[in-house]
Amino acid sequence: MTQPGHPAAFRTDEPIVSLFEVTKRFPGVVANDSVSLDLWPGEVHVLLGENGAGKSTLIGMLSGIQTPDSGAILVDGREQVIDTPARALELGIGTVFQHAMLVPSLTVVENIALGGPAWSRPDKRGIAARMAEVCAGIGVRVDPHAPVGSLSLGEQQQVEIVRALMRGSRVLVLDEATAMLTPKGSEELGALMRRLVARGLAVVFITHKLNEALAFGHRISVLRLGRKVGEITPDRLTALTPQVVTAEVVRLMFGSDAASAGTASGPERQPFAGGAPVLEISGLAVDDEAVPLADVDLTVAAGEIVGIAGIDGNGQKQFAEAVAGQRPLRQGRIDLDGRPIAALAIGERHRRGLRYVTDDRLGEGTVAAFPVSLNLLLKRVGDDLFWAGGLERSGPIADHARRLVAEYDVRTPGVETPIGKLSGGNIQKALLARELSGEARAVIFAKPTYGLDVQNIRASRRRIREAADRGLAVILISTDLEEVLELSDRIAVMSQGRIVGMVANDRSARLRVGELMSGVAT
Ligand SMILES: Nc1ncnc2c1ncn2[C@@H]1O[C@H](COP(=O)(O)OP(=O)(O)OP(=O)(O)O)[C@@H](O)[C@H]1O
Repeated sequence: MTQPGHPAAFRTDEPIVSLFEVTKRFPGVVANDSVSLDLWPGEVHVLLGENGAGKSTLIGMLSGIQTPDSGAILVDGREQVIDTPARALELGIGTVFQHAMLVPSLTVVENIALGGPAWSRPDKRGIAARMAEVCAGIGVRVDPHAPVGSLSLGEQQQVEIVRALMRGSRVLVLDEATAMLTPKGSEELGALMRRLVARGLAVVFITHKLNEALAFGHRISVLRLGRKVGEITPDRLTALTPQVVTAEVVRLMFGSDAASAGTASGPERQPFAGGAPVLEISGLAVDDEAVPLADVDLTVAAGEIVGIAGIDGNGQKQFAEAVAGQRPLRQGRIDLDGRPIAALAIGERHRRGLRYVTDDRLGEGTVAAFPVSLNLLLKRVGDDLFWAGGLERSGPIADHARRLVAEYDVRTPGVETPIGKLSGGNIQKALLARELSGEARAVIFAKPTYGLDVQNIRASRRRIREAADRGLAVILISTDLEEVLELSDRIAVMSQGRIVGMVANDRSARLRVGELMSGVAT
């Protein structure tokens, strides 16, 4: 991929769209904190930032899905209220989401007609003709009569782009459009973006991949914890070498100066003193349509926390489920305390001390309609202590539940309350109680604080630390780099179903992990 020159021909004195000091809050978080951003004709404006940095919220405000709490959005220099997706389209702002929003059983033309303005409905031939015109103009070839389901993901995105253009979009927002594409598909989309801006459009391109940002972007803005922490202008982007730009972007995204608003708290972790290996995973491979795993090796010692950092959706979930016994392995070995467990069922792994705190608290983690008490025993159904002759022993089950509810501070009206009635924080406490109690030896936490409030985040992190301090081997999977840095002894980075690097959690860890996550270091 080559670095583009800036197509100055379309530069006017006015951006098509300007966001001015836009702020958007959700309960407990400022998702966008006074962000200003200009979208110029002729430019691919890349938005970079970790998971949770505020990118989706920002483009949600451009596309009419969210409205700002304060600040202004100007289109052609005039302030506008974009309160519905239809209004965004009227103003010439089209959005293509990561997952194509087309109906697979309908043809391309039928999809384009769907939900379009009145002119587009009855006249399929007219649409096909207009589509052919737009496609020719931007160098895209799509069969208008093909069922969308028969097209590749890249082709489906092209259809969405064509649809947006047919509706008069002058600004195209591409939300992680390359995330699901093959390298070739990404190249093609990049080339298409460049052709679009050469015709005077403005493109907003969200990606997690730095090489794409450099190859396709004319301007790069970096978001971090809701704030815009830097912008690399077209002049600088052309003047600087890719290495210098990369270093600057990584520093902006992950650097410690930019991280001063981070959530890290509590005392510095003492360097890990070393312990006997408890969980040993080697050559793990798992089939999966979205992200297959390959060659995953990981050893965790007693008392150690190994963080697994990475952009969401790079195989972390598949890994956790495979180790916990919820997915079959294609290949590989998992040993717990020196004994193989890969062939054992979930309940048996649990009994041997392997525990898994899922991020899907109300889905795979619990049964919402069951009482708290039974949820605390979900992986021990049939255990002699609590079942006799196939019947529940209600006394011991309730006693066990009361003890854990008190110990883990689960706020519930009673142990018979259906767990689905509790708040997210309390469901998480119940899950922690179930997985950390008894003879636990190794525990995998998947995004343990995701969606929790500040108090519950602290409580969960304290539990994780305590688990390691009492000698458990801990794997902490998190897309929140601050969390991984706060808690881990070593940090592995997962990308596309592989562990692409392992670093000690020392002073240089943040940047090193950032480089590995952005795909600029191996
Ligand atoms: N509807 C919502 N309700 C509550 N909080 C939200 C909502 N949408 C986003 N947030 C929070 O706002 C912050 C910014 O989230 P946002 O989705 O904009 O980030 P992002 O950069 O797009 O992340 P990702 O790369 O994971 O998509 C996060 O802390 C997120 O949890």
